Amino acid sequence: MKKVGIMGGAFDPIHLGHLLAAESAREQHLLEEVWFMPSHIPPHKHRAGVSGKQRLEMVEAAIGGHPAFKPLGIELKRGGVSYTVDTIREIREQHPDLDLYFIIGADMVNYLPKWEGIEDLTGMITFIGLQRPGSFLELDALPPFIQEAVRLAEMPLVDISSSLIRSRLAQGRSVRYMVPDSVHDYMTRSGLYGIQS
Ligand SMILES: Nc1ncnc2c1ncn2[C@@H]1O[C@H](COP(=O)(O)OP(=O)(O)OP(=O)(O)O)[C@@H](O)[C@H]1O
Ligand SMILES: O=C(O)c1ccc[n+]([C@@H]2O[C@H](COP(=O)([O-])O)[C@@H](O)[C@H]2O)c1
Repeated sequence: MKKVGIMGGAFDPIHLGHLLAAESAREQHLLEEVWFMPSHIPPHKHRAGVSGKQRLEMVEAAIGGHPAFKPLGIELKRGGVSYTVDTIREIREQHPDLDLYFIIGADMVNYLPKWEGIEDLTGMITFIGLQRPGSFLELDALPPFIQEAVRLAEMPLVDISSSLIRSRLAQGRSVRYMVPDSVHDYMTRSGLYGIQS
């Protein structure tokens, strides 16, 4: 079965932490493709400030050069709150032949017990968890049925978040090299987050 990773997120904006997490998971778990999927309304945090179309276009700009990375607009198309369990059901209906992996940082691994329909989700996908500064990934603290559904991948720790980028731009500070140049160009062209070039 073809192994496909899904990297879900608000991507408000996409940054090097997301890209390195996806690439590390792809390499270490032999994923044939990784699909980058911006959420419409994230289940548990602020509504994205930038439109879904622009967040998807930044994703496309970021992953354009990678042969295994693809954008996926399924949650933006569906609208509403983007519960992963609904999305995975939809993807499995369209592609029953795929072995699906969902890539998440430590903050999200620790939050898994609170995900909508987590019992069903653990039966449909495998999670790939990565450490992230500020959140310690502790598998032992999770219920056994979730632990069994999580594999780990390693990456050089990257202390970058979308909120850090938004807050630096709001203060007129540089975010060069925290996002790919293509995303920096997109934000500058579209005047996002109050960026000054
Ligand atoms: N620096 C990072 N290292 C590892 N994983 C990350 C990193 N940044 C984000 N992720 C993971 O990527 C996924 C999507 O994250 P998201 O788009 O919400 O970005 P974020 O940087 O956490 O955003 P915000 O700062 O707005 O909360 C989540 O699973 C998150 O844990
Ligand atoms: O379905 C849920 O209950 C759920 C709860 C928290 C996060 N998620 C998904 O996990 C991914 C990363 O979440 P976030 O909030 O860090 O962007 C994104 O695809 C979210 O839709 C999903």
